[in-house]
Amino acid sequence: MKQFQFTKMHALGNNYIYVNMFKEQIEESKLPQVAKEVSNVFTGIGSDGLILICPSEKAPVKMRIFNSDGSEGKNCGNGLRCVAKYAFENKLIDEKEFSIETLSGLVHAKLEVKDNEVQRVTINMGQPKLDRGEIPMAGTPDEKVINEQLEFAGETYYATAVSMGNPHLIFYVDSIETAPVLTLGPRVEKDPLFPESINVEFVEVASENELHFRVWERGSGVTQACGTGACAAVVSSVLNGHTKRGMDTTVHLAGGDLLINWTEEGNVLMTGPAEVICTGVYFYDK
Ligand SMILES: N[C@H](CCC[C@H](N)C(=O)O)C(=O)O
Repeated sequence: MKQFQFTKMHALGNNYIYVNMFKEQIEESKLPQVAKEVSNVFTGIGSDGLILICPSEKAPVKMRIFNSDGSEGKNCGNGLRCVAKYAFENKLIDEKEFSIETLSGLVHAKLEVKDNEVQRVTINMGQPKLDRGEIPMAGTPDEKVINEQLEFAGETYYATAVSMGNPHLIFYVDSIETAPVLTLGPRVEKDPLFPESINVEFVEVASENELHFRVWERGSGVTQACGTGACAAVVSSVLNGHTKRGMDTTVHLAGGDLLINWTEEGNVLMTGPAEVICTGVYFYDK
């Protein structure tokens, strides 16, 4: 039987099992299975997935994220805020501004610290990608998908595709309460249009700087919040003329609010909380 120390953290209810790979070892080939097992609320710990905090040659730390179905994601906004908090509070770094490596490149974290505790984190998530070839999505590679007519399960919808290093498809709804998260979400997630599958977001525009938001995540299903999804929703809303570039936009997710700004310079800034729930030891390979 093997074991590792873990820290369970959440950001607006989007919760993951975090493992400090500076100290722990988990066999690479076992990671998808371990991610599935720890995520299981009945036989594991219960979470939206597994996040590894790893050494890096390009930054003080590297983040790897695995969804609850064992698939490896390429970015995780809520995860990045928790990784930044963990790294500072566990003395992997003693700066309040630093880079974090992800599978989609480097991002930059800025911590708000009080009494040596991280209260809030701003992540510069970099520039969104909009071409079909970058999402990735079938069709002409350098074509953008903004309020495009698409067909899913025999029905016609209008949607916008944005990559924040991971793929997102955004639908606008009149009322977030009745958004078809559980019906349309899974249908779109695995549609052959998306060679790497896709995260699916539903947005109700409240004002020119306020959105309501729900998500069906690739590989995890419904989560309380999705940081990269909220960033993608703000980029999509600017492109569709609902919100303004360079303006702080409040995104109301099921688990709470994020402040997102797609700046004039082109980067997307995401600000929000990160919390520690508990620590423990997980036993596997029983
Ligand atoms: N919850 C995460 C997104 C996970 C993305 C993952 N579902 C994938 O892209 O496969 C966030 O806060 O950005």
